[in-house]
Amino acid sequence: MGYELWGTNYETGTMRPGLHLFANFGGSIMIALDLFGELQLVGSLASTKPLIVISGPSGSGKSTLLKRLVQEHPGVFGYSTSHTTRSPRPGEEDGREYHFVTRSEFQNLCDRGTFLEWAEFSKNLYGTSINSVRKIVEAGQMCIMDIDLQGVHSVKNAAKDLCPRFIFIKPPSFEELRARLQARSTETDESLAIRLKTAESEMRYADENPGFHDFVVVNDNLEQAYKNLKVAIFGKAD
Ligand SMILES: Nc1ncnc2c1ncn2[C@@H]1O[C@H](COP(=O)(O)OP(=O)(O)OP(=O)(O)O)[C@@H](O)[C@H]1O
Repeated sequence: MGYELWGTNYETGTMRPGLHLFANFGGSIMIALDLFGELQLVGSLASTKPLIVISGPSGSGKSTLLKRLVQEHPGVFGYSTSHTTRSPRPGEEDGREYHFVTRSEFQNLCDRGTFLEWAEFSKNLYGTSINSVRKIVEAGQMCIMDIDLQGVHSVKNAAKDLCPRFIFIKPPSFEELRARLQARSTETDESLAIRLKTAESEMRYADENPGFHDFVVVNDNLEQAYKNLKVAIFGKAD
């Protein structure tokens, strides 16, 4: 079903010949050509692809699974460009890796409801703007967000029109999670303890709130977990 977007009224049939753009209620934009009083659909600028929201404890395997997914599906997924208050590193460009902003600019954007979700890490603020996600979805790509539980709550409240699909990556057990994080050798004793404490409460929240996530992918065997992730995203494993 279409509704008027620019200059013409499809419902009442008062269309002028020309190129027309319609938005449907699912969020896609269709291009229709009307030269002789007949409407013909000639293309779609964007289809309704779900916003993929991945969450899970640190060390559950989100990066491992997503890296493979993106590598094996070139062009299918788009990354949103986040805002951050951290300083650009050598080689980073404003608007490419991040939108670099000051703390007060970030606060202003936050107050204006610009962000779908935001968080503070190591004294720097990071946020995903609604527009950056919308751009990807409207270009016909799937946008993937890898965020923490607090971010998932924000997206649930703010992004219903982006058809978010919430996927929780769960480790097979807490002990295995600890072992994987230790083997990754990226953490100090202190940061490991913080990650494990947060992991415990995230896993408990998922257990106590069945249905909060649309899909729970247990990352025990990596191959099986990858297949299940593809089913959660595409509806099939191949
Ligand atoms: N199924 C698996 N079996 C064994 N090891 C795994 C499996 N999946 C991931 N790993 C390993 O576990 C470690 C943690 O995985 P990864 O870095 O992908 O987690 P993450 O959820 O992205 O963590 P973070 O949130 O801290 O970035 C990595 O060293 C990875 O190689």
